[in-house]
Amino acid sequence: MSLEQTARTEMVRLCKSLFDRGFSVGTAGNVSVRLPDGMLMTPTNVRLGDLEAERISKLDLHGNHISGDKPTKEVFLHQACLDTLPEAQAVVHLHSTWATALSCLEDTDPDDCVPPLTPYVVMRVGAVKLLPYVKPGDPCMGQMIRDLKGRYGAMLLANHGPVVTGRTLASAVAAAEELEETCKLLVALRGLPLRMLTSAQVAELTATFGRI
Ligand SMILES: O=C(O)[C@@H](O)C(=O)COP(=O)(O)O
Ligand SMILES: [Zn+2]
Repeated sequence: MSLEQTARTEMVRLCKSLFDRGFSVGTAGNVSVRLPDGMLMTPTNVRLGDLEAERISKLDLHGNHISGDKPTKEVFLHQACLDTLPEAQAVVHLHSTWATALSCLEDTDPDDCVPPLTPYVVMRVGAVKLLPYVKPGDPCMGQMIRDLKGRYGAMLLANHGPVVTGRTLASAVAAAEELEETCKLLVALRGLPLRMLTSAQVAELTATFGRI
């Protein structure tokens, strides 16, 4: 099977897995995968559980739509992530409940909106940037992500939901799942005195594992 065909098959499988387990409902969310000659993106207004491999949108390296159904309205967001994070091969955007809940809270630190609560969120997700609200599909979001210059592999879009990148689609999906569970803990524990990992503990994890 060609690399592109394998990527299409993997997108169908993992998007269905996210949908079947409730990480995406309705037609919320979108996913992209880097190819040597462009990008695959989920079509707009499609349920992640209903993707068809041959209808997945293909864009060239400049972001022009070249085949498949009309791409997600978040083309600019996906392209900006892939352009500024050369090691990222895939991007997952969801409206998963707890990460979206955290994205609506007033008093989160925009530069570290998912603090290091557990080792696995440090290893899988790393620091998370909160980006200001713009309407879905606004090209401004692409520019805001470009302005981060690749410093964050994961972001929360205020009042909207998470965006997570990964070295493979499977690792981007695993990171999106870990982020969701951590946001659930953070919301559940809100108001209680919290013990976060120290910066020395975070540094030890980063030195030992990097971002897996
Ligand atoms: O929130 C939105 O409208 C988009 O970010 C989204 O999640 C689904 O849009 P499409 O991928 O264009 O269906
Ligand atoms: Zn969205």
